[in-house]
Amino acid sequence: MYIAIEGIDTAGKSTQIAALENRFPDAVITKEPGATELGKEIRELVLSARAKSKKAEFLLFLADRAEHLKEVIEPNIDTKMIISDRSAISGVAYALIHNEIAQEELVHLNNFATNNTYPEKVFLLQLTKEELEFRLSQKELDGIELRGSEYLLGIQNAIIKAAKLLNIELITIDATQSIESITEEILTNIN
Ligand SMILES: Nc1ncnc2c1ncn2[C@@H]1O[C@H](COP(=O)(O)OP(=O)(O)O)[C@@H](O)[C@H]1O
Ligand SMILES: Cc1cn([C@H]2C[C@H](O)[C@@H](COP(=O)(O)OP(=O)(O)O)O2)c(=O)[nH]c1=O
Repeated sequence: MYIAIEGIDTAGKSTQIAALENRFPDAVITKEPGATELGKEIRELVLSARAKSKKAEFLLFLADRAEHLKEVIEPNIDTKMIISDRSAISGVAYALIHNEIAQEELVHLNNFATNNTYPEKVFLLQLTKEELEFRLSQKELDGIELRGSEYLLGIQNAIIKAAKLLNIELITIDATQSIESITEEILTNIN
């Protein structure tokens, strides 16, 4: 089974992935961007927010996704539980709000990069504005997080739209709950 955790920055994805890793010790734990050797270099490029072109940025994430498919997903999908921090849904959601690439192209290009292999289920950790602003105030921000809370809340809505466009089952979870309650809700939905 291939599942992914989605949510804007600080929603609690890494925290939940760590909890799930304890429950599924044999699972392949992975992430986008940056799970492969090539992906680590792409991740540094994109997180520095140096790309002036939104298309260039989108294509860098897609290159990371294609490498991730070949190196991590395809070798394990038939035999292992795969749990990924982010997925193609982030790819479409972050690009949707720039409105520079047509929706059908976003879907088509992701189908190309992934050979139409997508997570079976995706969990969206949904934050309120208040909780997002509190969590951002507690950390050192990277290039994308510096775009601010309104931008990130727009992305949160775009995640829901992206899942529909990609035809992926999205399960929305209230991310302001305790860490343990969220993990239990995810486990109930997996089983
Ligand atoms: N359910 C929760 N309640 C309160 N704080 C949380 C919760 N989950 C995560 N956090 C905290 O919020 C911050 C961001 O969590 P993290 O897992 O790194 O998010 P992400 O990977 O989505 O960016 C961390 O400081 C983490 O300890
Ligand atoms: C996978 C993906 C991520 N992103 C963005 C979302 C995040 O801001 C950043 C990836 O960082 P990430 O490692 O998820 O950051 P954090 O742990 O702080 O949540 O890249 C895209 O813009 N497009 C994509 O296709």
